[in-house]
Amino acid sequence: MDAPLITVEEPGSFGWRVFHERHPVMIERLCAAHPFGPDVRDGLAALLEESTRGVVTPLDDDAPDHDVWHAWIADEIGKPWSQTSFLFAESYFFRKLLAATGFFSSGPWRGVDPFAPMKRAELHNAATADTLKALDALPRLDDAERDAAAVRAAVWGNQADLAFQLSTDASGTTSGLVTGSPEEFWALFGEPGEVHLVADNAAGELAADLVLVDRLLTTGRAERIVLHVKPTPYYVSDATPTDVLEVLHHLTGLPGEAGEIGRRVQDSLREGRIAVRSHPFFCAPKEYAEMPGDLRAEFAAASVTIFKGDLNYRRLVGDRHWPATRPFADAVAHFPGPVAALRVLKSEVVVGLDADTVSALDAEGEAWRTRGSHALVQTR
Ligand SMILES: O=P(O)(O)OC[C@@]1(O)O[C@H](CO)[C@@H](O)[C@@H]1O
Repeated sequence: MDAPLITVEEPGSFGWRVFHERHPVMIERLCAAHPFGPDVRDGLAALLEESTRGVVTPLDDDAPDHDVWHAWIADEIGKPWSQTSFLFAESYFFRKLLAATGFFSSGPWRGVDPFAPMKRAELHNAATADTLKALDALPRLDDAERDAAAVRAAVWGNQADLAFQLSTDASGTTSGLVTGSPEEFWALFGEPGEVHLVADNAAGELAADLVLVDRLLTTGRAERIVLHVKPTPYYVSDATPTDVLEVLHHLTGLPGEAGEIGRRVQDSLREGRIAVRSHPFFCAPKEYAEMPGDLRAEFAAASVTIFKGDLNYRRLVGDRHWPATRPFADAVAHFPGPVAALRVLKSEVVVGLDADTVSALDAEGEAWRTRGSHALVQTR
């Protein structure tokens, strides 16, 4: 089955608005957050111009990931950005943005995560503090309630996405799950094995993911966890290995259950029961159907792989205008093992819904797909 790719071409479409409305705001905020000199500011302005009105040009840095990126983008060079897919355009935009800030150059900005101030502010803000304090209720819940709470925290933790917050008025509303349930999620786990979690955002979402990781380990559903994060800063708030340490440091300094969970996760890292990995493909402008053999072999050996968030979902099911009723199992037929998606809906693509749900949602207009007010749990 095939469907048209989601693109950034149509003025007013979601992808078009990301490039024409969200990215200028993001660049303004980056320039306000850092004392970038004229060279960096000019480079960022040129990137905005190129990505909204120009053609795709090659990378002009000599970063360690240059060659792998070159292979990923070779077929797109010379095309107008507006005629590339949304997935390609957005991913390549972030790779070029990182180079433009001097992340790969010799100079003061080398290795500096330009999004770090935003991620740090989110980790320490009042909403995150409230969420982490609410974990104190967990020990009073019975096992089933605690299972459900861990899944709900991981799903709705995906609302904490700083790229998304640049242009939304969703303000934390949660209308509910459009499909799936915590029970469906837990039914995927049989004999304890190696569980892989492909993380999304840092800060609050990553803290919630560690609550789920802790639940997987303490209930014996997982013998070991592999936590996959991005090798370099990406999509504003996506988690990198540094962010894992920042979140862990924050959790272990807190009183109550958040601190207990943080210390258990820290011990598991020391004992090798949790491994953190950052495969280059996690920043690729490609769908997971095209993943390289080494990553495919890892997922094939996992007892379950959990994909967090909107971008991972786009890459998992294919970023296309699928009928929303296309079965999830068909969309992930390429994936080599049991899989779960936990996602807040923040972009146009969705599959696996029943026809009545789609009609009821469509009756409110199209915004349910992108507003961040609905979520899903899907498994196969
Ligand atoms: O993967 P995440 O963090 O859940 O969401 C990423 C996101 O904010 O970025 C894209 C638009 O910029 C959309 O796919 C989505 O809304």
